[in-house]
Amino acid sequence: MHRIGFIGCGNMGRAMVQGIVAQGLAAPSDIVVSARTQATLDAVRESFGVDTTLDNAEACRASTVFLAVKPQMYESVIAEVKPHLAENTVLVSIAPGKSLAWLAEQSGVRKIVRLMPNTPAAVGEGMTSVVVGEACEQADIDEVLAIVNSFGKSEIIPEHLIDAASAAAGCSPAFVYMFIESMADAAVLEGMPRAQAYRFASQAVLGAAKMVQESGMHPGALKDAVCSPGGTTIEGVRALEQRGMRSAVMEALAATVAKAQRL
Ligand SMILES: NC(=O)C1=CN([C@@H]2O[C@H](COP(=O)(O)OP(=O)(O)OC[C@H]3O[C@@H](n4cnc5c(N)ncnc54)[C@H](O)[C@@H]3O)[C@@H](O)[C@H]2O)C=CC1
Ligand SMILES: O=C(O)[C@@H]1CCC=N1
Repeated sequence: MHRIGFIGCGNMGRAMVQGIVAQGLAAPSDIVVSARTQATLDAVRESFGVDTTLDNAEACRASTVFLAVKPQMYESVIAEVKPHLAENTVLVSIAPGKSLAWLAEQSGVRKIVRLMPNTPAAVGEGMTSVVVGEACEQADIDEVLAIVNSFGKSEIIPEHLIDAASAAAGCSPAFVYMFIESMADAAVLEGMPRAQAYRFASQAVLGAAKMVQESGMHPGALKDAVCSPGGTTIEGVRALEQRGMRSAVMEALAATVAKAQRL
């Protein structure tokens, strides 16, 4: 594995660095992270032992450079590092709304990859969509896939699907955390200690996700199998449908897509 650079190391950059280091894909000394504040860098160095710098140009001395700043910062950060990006660098964007064409025009870099990772990368259970720019060679693609597969699963997709992928996997962990939090609140309401309620709710979500992935059954059929006739679960299904659960979830994901298109 060649040297990997990260410009910015907030929630998502940190999750990826944590995943890469935990899986042993790259030695910490082969990862260089830049950020705006020394406090961020101190925390990253302390946690993962990687190289850190306040100079974004330093993070460009790598074969693969991740831009892990907010989309609103992309234009100014790319302009700043443009003179320091080598001819053969693979520039990796993780921002919604910034197209391959826009990134190429701003950076002058030929080899560009768009990713949409998610924060479960921190525990090796990420889901990353990968959009490969035309100029990338197979070795570049292999290197990026090795990185993202070190912290979870990935799929190469066409660029027009990236907002859908971002909604379904990039943003959705936030909604799942809200679901877990609200289920735990309900258990607390019934008297269960809070820490225990999080254990029950989160393991149920983990198990249900595995059932979808491993049983080969339709999610609706899996739901039906939980609803005993005249039982308790179907009462809960009715309550969720009365409150428009599926519509609420679809609207939430559609809102993320609409925002990505405005960025
Ligand atoms: N948080 C998430 O779950 C996901 C985030 N993303 C993308 O990741 C990118 C970063 O998002 P977050 O980590 O959530 O944001 P964040 O605000 O937690 O992190 C941003 C980082 O950029 C650094 N930064 C700001 N200005 C800088 C500059 N001029 N030079 C160098 N570093 C600078 C900050 O110090 C911070 O470490 C965004 O483009 C976001 O769309 C993508 C998928 C999931
Ligand atoms: O909220 C955001 O814009 C980023 C992109 C996907 C998840 N977090």
